[in-house]
Amino acid sequence: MKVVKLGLCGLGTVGSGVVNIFERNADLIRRRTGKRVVINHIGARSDSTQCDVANIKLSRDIFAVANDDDVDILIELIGGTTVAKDLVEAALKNGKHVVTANKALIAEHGDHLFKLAEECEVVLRYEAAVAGGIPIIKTLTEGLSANEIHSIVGIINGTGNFILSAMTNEGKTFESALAEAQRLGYAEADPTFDVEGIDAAHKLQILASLGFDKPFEFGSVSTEGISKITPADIEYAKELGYRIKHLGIARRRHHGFELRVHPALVPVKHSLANVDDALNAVFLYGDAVGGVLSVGAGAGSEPTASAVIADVVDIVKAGEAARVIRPKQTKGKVLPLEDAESSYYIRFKAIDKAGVMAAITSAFSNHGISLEAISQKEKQSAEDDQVTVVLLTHGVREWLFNQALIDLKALDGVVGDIAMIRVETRF
Ligand SMILES: NC(=O)C1=CN([C@@H]2O[C@H](COP(=O)(O)OP(=O)(O)OC[C@H]3O[C@@H](n4cnc5c(N)ncnc54)[C@H](O)[C@@H]3O)[C@@H](O)[C@H]2O)C=CC1
Ligand SMILES: N[C@@H](CC=O)C(=O)O
Ligand code: NA
Repeated sequence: MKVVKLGLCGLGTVGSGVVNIFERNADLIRRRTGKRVVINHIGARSDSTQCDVANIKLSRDIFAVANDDDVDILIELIGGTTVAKDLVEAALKNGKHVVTANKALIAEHGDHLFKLAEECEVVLRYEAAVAGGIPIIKTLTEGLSANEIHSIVGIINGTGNFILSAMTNEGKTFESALAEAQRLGYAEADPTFDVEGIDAAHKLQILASLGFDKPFEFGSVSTEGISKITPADIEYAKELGYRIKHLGIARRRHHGFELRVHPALVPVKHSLANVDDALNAVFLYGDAVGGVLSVGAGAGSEPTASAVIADVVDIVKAGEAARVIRPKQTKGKVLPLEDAESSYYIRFKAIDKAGVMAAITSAFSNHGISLEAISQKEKQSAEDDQVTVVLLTHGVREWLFNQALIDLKALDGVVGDIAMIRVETRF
């Protein structure tokens, strides 16, 4: 029986999960692949307290792994887009298959790396890069391969979902929930990627490229994070029958594609509204199958390592016949955000005097926008001359909504900033 030798670079949250699963499920993996698969060489800056690597060759220089003739498949789990890119390139050029969980790397340099892998006649796989342990890339590219994909809507950042869930269900502060997500190993090395939506944008770009078979470029996703969501918004959304979720939305329209990541009010009865903690969920709509919802752990050590090892198993089983999964068609046109249609939630302060509410509603009706709900919240004190106003529009194109927003801001009775969150009801 041939032995397949793995090189593992990066021994952090996901890397130690890979070691632990291999230790525990070695026999099962051997049965399923028909081969003995062993971690032969690890590249890590420091030892891990999360796994036992006593019997494995260890190098402080990760490039020693990429240059090791005794490594067939290199697993890249160091993160980032600089050294990781050099490492993956070196491994591919040395004839090694590569498995990575690095969405930033695939989103920024996927096109180049896929081509390089094909030139080098090796395989590059990245199931763990999107929605952690959920086999979403396999679902999209294999299970739904007969379908024209119409839309992809999902919760694709575990840290963001963990924070919003903790704020919604436990009244935790943003800061304490983020600290907990970091402690649990969900957050990126730089958590700005999670809370400002960059990580979700990387993942949506990958999913949309595969789902629509278009190599969308890095930066083509309109991106907004969750850092401006307040406990008040969460509460007001609840009162209106919604939960706030951070969504990635990719939609095929007849003249192009919508690609956007932002917080959204989701009706409380919709399945996505009830996906909590670090779980991810992706709702795919295909012309033949209809809707398919996949839910599971989107982050964390072993859930992510589960997807990494699934890629390894595929490569071991198929060898050279395993293909590089990548979009093959020409580039797709990304529509501007202003072209999208949605309902909108807004919150702002207004002077509490006669005529102000009428002027507010006129700012919308003048543009033909009807309101689903408008309410004045309790004042902080009787002396306060300002009230908080919360308003929900019916569906409208974003460019038209923006016109109404300009008129609203210009009103004498409206004070300070206006918080806006889109309302998503189409899945
Ligand atoms: N943590 C999670 O839940 C998930 C993480 N990912 C991705 O997996 C990758 C790894 O993530 P984590 O394990 O969470 O990160 P981590 O920060 O826990 O682990 C990365 C490890 O790589 C090491 N490292 C970085 N540069 C190195 C270098 N030049 N030489 C040697 N060692 C180096 C670090 O010291 C650290 O131990 C990232 O690309 C991340 O985006 C993907 C899905 C889920
Ligand atoms: N930081 C990411 C990790 C998985 O991709 C997340 O929170 O989703
Ligand atoms: Na996945």
